[in-house]
Amino acid sequence: MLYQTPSGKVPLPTKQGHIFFTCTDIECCRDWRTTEIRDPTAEVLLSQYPTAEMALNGKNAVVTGAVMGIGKAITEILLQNGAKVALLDYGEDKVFFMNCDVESEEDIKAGLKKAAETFGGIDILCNNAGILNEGLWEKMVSINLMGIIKGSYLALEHMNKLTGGRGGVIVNTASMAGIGPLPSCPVYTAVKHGVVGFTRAMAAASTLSGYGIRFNVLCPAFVQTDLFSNIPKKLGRFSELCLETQQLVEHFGVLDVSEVAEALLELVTDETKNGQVLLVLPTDEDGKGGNSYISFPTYVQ
Ligand SMILES: NC(=O)c1ccc[n+]([C@@H]2O[C@H](COP(=O)([O-])OP(=O)(O)OC[C@H]3O[C@@H](n4cnc5c(N)ncnc54)[C@H](O)[C@@H]3O)[C@@H](O)[C@H]2O)c1
Ligand SMILES: CCCCC[C@H](O)/C=C/C=C\C=C\C=C\[C@@H](O)[C@@H](O)CCCC(=O)O
Repeated sequence: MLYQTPSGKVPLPTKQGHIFFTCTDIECCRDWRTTEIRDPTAEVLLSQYPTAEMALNGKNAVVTGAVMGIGKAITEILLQNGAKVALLDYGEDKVFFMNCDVESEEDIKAGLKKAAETFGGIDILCNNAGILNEGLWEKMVSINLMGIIKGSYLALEHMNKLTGGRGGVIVNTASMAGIGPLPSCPVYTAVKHGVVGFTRAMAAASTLSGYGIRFNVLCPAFVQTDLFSNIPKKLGRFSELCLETQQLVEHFGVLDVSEVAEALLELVTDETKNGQVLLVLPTDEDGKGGNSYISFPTYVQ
């Protein structure tokens, strides 16, 4: 189905994506499906289509580590864009909807089951829960990597088109430390590199097997959250590298959780994105930094 404009035919977005229109008045593009586009003179980037604010209407999401920080912001932006959201987190005093410790396969299974039963299926999973503590590195591996593997595998039972699911998207939260080493956090670096590799492999498996599920990974730099507080107490045997870490923070700057949530939304709504690694950096006053998709060497010709 094509929409006729004075400047030529524009394919209707069967997939969410950016559409370039030439029109004289952004208002005329507000709802292009019913508004006649008049005399084209300006290039308007219509990021997503006019109903983008409800781009996730009818979609059901599950977010782990949703009670605070990045997960809370992810939950908010998914709700703002029309999705229903199940919040999975742990800790008696922090439970909103479902108490779920991502170290427990039973907890994740119960949380996904409740979400699927409550909403009628799962379309979006954000494996976001994570901790930073080099002094408790085994726990970091268990939560930050194994929790994401468990969440992804258990979500397949609900989302995989090969087993009756309707497909969807899984976004795993890694970190910039999943792309480059944080000298003061070697195990955190290792697990975040693991999340990046796991997610890229799952994206390839999904494409080859036909799961109908997109897998993407979010790699924020430093973000102002609870995890980012009291860093000196979280470096374990590497606490002598606190100054070097602070220098990295000053080098890259600190993101607001809303910036990370906006990046997440792109990975969720853009159906062309599968196997993508999105680095999220603050944009400095010169416009440097911002978000970029990381490319990796390919060896199969
Ligand atoms: N803050 C940063 O600088 C930064 C940067 C890049 C990536 N990240 C990643 O973002 C994710 C969210 O971190 P944040 O900065 O929002 O931290 P945060 O501490 O503010 O929030 C983490 C949330 O995860 C929950 N959680 C922790 N362990 C859990 C478990 N076992 N089961 C269920 N929930 C659990 C916590 O209760 C909390 O609600 C983490 O994976 C973290 O590694 C953080
Ligand atoms: C101690 C705080 C940990 C916060 C964890 C959170 O996930 C944030 C990580 C943010 C940034 C990681 C940066 C890693 C940088 C490395 O690649 C380093 O080698 C970069 C060298 C500096 C440069 O100019 O490239």
